[in-house]
Amino acid sequence: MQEEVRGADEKTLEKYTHIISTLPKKKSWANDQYKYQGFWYNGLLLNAVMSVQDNFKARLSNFLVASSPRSGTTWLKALVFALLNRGIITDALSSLNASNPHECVPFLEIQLYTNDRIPDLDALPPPRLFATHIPYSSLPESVKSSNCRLEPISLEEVFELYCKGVSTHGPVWEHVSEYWKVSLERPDNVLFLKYEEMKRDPVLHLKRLAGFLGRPFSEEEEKEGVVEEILRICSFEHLKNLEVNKVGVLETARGGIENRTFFRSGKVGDWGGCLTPENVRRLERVVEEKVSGSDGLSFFGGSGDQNGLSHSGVCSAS
Ligand SMILES: Nc1ncnc2c1ncn2[C@@H]1O[C@H](COP(=O)(O)OS(=O)(=O)O)[C@@H](OP(=O)(O)O)[C@H]1O
Repeated sequence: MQEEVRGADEKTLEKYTHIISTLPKKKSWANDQYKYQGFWYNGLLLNAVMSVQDNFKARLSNFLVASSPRSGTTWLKALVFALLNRGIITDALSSLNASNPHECVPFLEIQLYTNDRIPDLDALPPPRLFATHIPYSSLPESVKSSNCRLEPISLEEVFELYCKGVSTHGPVWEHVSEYWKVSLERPDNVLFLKYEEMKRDPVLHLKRLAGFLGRPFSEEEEKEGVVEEILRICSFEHLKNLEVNKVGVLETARGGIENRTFFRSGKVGDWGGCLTPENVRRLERVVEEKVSGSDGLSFFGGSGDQNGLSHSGVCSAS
């Protein structure tokens, strides 16, 4: 993707530095985290978030994959990319075979508006497809109104911070609840997907997603097996075993992230095995308590999945 880029001016950068200096701050991971509009970010990321808020203008031809970190973003990016480019399925296939899904669908705040760069995204041909981990309430107004690399830190410390909501773009329960609520209020604009449900019935949810994107499958496509082919090329096994995802590196403002880190086990509930049973119960309690006010949203149980922390990804069309 090639876009014109300009740099942020000194005055704006001073404004961001000043805002950050006034925010609540907590030590976390390698760097300080700042609480901005109710969510936690490191300073570098926060500059980019403010720049997205100031500069990104949603257009009718935009699709935005919005998700909490580690919720299934990579899979959803691959699926949306393949769906929107399936008229030229061989091109989509070769792009996904040659590039990590994060290169096919870049993050606004992690890849595009970083290092004080302001890209001219209007210059890109439609459909313009981007991604973000920014919570709903902090998205630029035009989106809402239009139709690590880390220093070593112990798992116990990370877990404590996570339970207190201090994780990048956290608290995770606020992040998910906001998108859940807006998906109920504006179902034509925001589609809410749960990782566990997509794993259980990928065909059903891929068809829902295709319909939402305005590109439902035709009878002919279904007969030709296009649904299964898209699921195959976007599957965990296929993407994980590609050369680009074994050895490639994704360049971001925080430095390079090895592509292989986006593909861990891809199994529902596997996260539970990384924690003590006591901590699994504690996290379940914390999250359930926090989302209990959100109309029918549930993270655990009800799905038949053991320890199913319901990852969720949202695709928002503006
Ligand atoms: N294609 C595909 N299909 C199914 N699952 C997949 C796929 N790609 C990645 N994964 C799993 O998604 C988890 C990572 O979440 P994210 O992609 O949101 O991570 S990130 O925020 O972009 O870093 C992480 O889950 P865990 O395995 O439970 O850690 C990945 O393994």
